[in-house]
Amino acid sequence: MRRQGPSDAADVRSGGHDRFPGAPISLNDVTRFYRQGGAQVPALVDVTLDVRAGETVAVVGPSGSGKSTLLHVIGGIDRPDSGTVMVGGTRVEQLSRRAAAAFRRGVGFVFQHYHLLPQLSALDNVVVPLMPIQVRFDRHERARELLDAVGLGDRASARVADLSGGEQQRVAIARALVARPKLLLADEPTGALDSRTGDEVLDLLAQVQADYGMTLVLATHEAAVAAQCSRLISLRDGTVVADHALWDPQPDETLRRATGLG
Ligand SMILES: Nc1ncnc2c1ncn2[C@@H]1O[C@H](COP(=O)(O)OP(=O)(O)OP(=O)(O)O)[C@@H](O)[C@H]1O
Repeated sequence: MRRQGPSDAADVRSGGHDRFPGAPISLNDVTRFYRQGGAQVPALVDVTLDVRAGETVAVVGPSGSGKSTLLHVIGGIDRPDSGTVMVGGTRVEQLSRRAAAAFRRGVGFVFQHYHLLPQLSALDNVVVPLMPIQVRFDRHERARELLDAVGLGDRASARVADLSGGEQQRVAIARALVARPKLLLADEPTGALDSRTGDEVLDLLAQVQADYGMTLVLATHEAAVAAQCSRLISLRDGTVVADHALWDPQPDETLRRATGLG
């Protein structure tokens, strides 16, 4: 991702982390239907695509075009009706329920509405994904490092319910990184934020992606958000209608022409 400029967040590597090797993604003929009343609604139809390790991909398209479903299928939250989903050598769609849960622990998820536990502290929210697993490091120490990295070191003990939206999304990003994921999936990560706070969160995502090197797939309605990624995939009615590298020096204009996004 592009880094927009100086950020007030500390360098994510300041805690002594290694880079995470990004996971490649390969989808082949992926189809997912949902039942709505008596009808079958196609959310994804014959989607075939490959994402290289460490690539940053924006998934754009109108509401209902399948962006979230695509992220859910890649992240093992949802299972396709047909087709194959390979992430970093794992056949995701074939995993048992238990194996899928273990797989998901190795994926970082960032959602539009944060999905934090509001009554817990910022620190405890970041620690939560590590609770079910045995680790050989201090969970709270790692969580503190990550809160420092997202610029919230001084709010670690604050209740999430008392934090602003931008701060909550920073906590969510720290939580997404705590298991050192090879893949970060961000679904409208700035969609609930005002534009200035959204820019800061986007810059933070760019920073952590650059510092850690994981693969990033980001769903968005906003051209300016998509323009931060190195590749743009456009969905319409569950199918890929455009897929290209963003290399133009004026990507916003390119995006507007290519996708009609404002
Ligand atoms: N759990 C579900 N049950 C029934 N239908 C669903 C479900 N999830 C998604 N759909 C349908 O699948 C289609 C794709 O939805 P999806 O949420 O993936 O699109 P989207 O591009 O992410 O939309 P938005 O931008 O509004 O979030 C839509 O027609 C939606 O109504």
